[in-house]
Amino acid sequence: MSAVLTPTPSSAISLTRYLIEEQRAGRINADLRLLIEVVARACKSISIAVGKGALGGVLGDAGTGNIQGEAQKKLDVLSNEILLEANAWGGHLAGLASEEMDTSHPIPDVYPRGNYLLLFDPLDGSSNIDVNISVGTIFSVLRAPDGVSRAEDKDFLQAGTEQVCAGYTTYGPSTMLVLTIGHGTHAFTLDREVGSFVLTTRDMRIPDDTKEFAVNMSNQRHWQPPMQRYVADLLAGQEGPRGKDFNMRWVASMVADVHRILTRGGIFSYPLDAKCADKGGKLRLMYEANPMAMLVEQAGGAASTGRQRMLEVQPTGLHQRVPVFLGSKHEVETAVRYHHEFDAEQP
Ligand SMILES: O=P(O)(O)OC[C@H]1O[C@](O)(COP(=O)(O)O)[C@@H](O)[C@@H]1O
Ligand SMILES: [Mg+2]
Ligand SMILES: [Mg+2]
Repeated sequence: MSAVLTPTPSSAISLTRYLIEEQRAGRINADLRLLIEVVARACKSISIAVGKGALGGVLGDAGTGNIQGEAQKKLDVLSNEILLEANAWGGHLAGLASEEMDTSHPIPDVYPRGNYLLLFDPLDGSSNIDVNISVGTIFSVLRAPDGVSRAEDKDFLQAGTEQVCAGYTTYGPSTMLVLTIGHGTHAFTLDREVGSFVLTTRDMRIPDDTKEFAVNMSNQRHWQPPMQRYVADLLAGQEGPRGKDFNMRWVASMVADVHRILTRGGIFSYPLDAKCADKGGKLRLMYEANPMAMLVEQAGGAASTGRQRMLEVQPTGLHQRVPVFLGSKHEVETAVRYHHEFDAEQP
């Protein structure tokens, strides 16, 4: 018997309807609703560009570098432009900041302004673009400080607890938008025929316990002692101190790894290692760690630097990097315990 393709039922809840209901319930205002709609629309355009692949001429290097010394892919640059153009004139922002731009982007004088700040990693998982593996967009929304209508870099330096919205889109076998406005984490799937995001999982829940971890094992020799000990114990499996066997997955696109964890649990980590110690870590606090931490906490999980709750880190720079541990609550707590035990032994 052949499988049947079922059309999206007309009773399905679109992103637009979900946001209108949240506004009616008093959980967001009209400005934030429209801001999220604009971001979602930009992500649809990025999804189309990603989907064209080699046919769209979007693969390969752009021949430029970003502020962090990383080579930019054509899709990094294109995605950044799409998000900038869509949001700059949206009327809801006092400023934008992106992983791909040196400094924050002021809204041009001729455009209307608003009270929100938008931060994004326009294309996450850049190393996977040319090999047709899932990539994504990550975003975070903050309020502009009182009286600020033209934000500068310093206005963005707010702890993750101040985020009013966070989300990501994953461009994989299907395009999904995963969103939180501080009332649970919800997943929407893009109905490509209709062109709208449809609510497919309300209230994602991350199980407290897991037997799956995600880390780039090739960095093992560069890790610090608590991480060495933590992963050694995971690998020891049933016979080791953890008393159970663990499985490992590493897509190398944070969006895809975090999406798996939101779907079936696990722990994701990008710890401090000797290669990135001078920078403070590999992943970016404002564009990657904080939005993912909010999404994960809203789904019942935990997120930490290994020594501090991620959302309580006070940022000191727009492009600040941090070590990251996030996912199933008990597993993150265990990883954090290894760090505290190590610190306590130090003279
Ligand atoms: O190549 P590595 O060391 O495995 O790092 C992979 C990590 O780097 C990232 O690709 C960094 O993000 P960008 O692609 O936005 O720079 C994460 O998505 C991913 O988790
Ligand atoms: Mg990234
Ligand atoms: Mg990126």
